[in-house]
Amino acid sequence: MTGPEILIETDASALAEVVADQLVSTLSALQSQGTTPSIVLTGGTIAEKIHEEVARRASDGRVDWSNVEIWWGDERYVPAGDPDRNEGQARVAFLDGVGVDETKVHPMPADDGTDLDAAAARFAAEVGTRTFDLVMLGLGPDGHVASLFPGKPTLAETERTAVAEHDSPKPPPRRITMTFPVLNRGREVWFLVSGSGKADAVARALTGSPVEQTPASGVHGSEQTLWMLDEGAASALPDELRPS
Ligand SMILES: O=C(O)[C@H](O)[C@@H](O)[C@H](O)[C@H](O)COP(=O)(O)O
Repeated sequence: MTGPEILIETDASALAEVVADQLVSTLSALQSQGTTPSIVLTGGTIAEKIHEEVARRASDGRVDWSNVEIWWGDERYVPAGDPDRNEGQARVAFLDGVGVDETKVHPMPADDGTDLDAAAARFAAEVGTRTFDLVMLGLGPDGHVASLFPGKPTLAETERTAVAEHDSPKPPPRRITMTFPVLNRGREVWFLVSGSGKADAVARALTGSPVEQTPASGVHGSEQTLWMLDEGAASALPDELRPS
């Protein structure tokens, strides 16, 4: 496992285009090797821009979207169809337009009245021992990734692949999240971060801040970790970490 690689683009639009291009290239290359790629999507605003850029590239035919396994790193535990769901946002932004195979799309459970912990356990069983070719993660200003938040007991989870978060500091409060053990099964992990509001969290994560304070510090790809930033998100990086 090599150290994190950092890419810096001028702004959110440029970042979204670069990430979408790299996602298409990565998936196309895996499929040309005969692999059915498995990717983990994230929620959030830069993710939304990226998804829209992916939709714009669908007509180039480089990716057979019916042959991609699609997962999410976290989900808000709200009823199906609620606009807060990461799954619904991704479907509207690109999934519904690229010809996915629904048997390969693995949304986390929606709130159907089932107990949250039971729903998380059901999803954890679906993940099982799977590994992923690519895990994409947004970053909160507090350094959270997925729905793994500073100071929470979920950061210490070493067995279960997904757990419930009952009291997210980022609304809505009830969520399901993949845990460090499974996020770190990603061959590649891409952190997708835009805006000066995230700059301190980016700098903390890349300069060894403890996981308890900056959960992003706890996630590394088994082969590669890529920080894909815009200038705002990179603005607190020590000079020595900025790509030359
Ligand atoms: O469900 C969620 O809220 C996301 O998965 C979360 O982890 C998000 O990626 C970060 O909070 C960044 O979100 P923004 O890009 O909107 O700041």
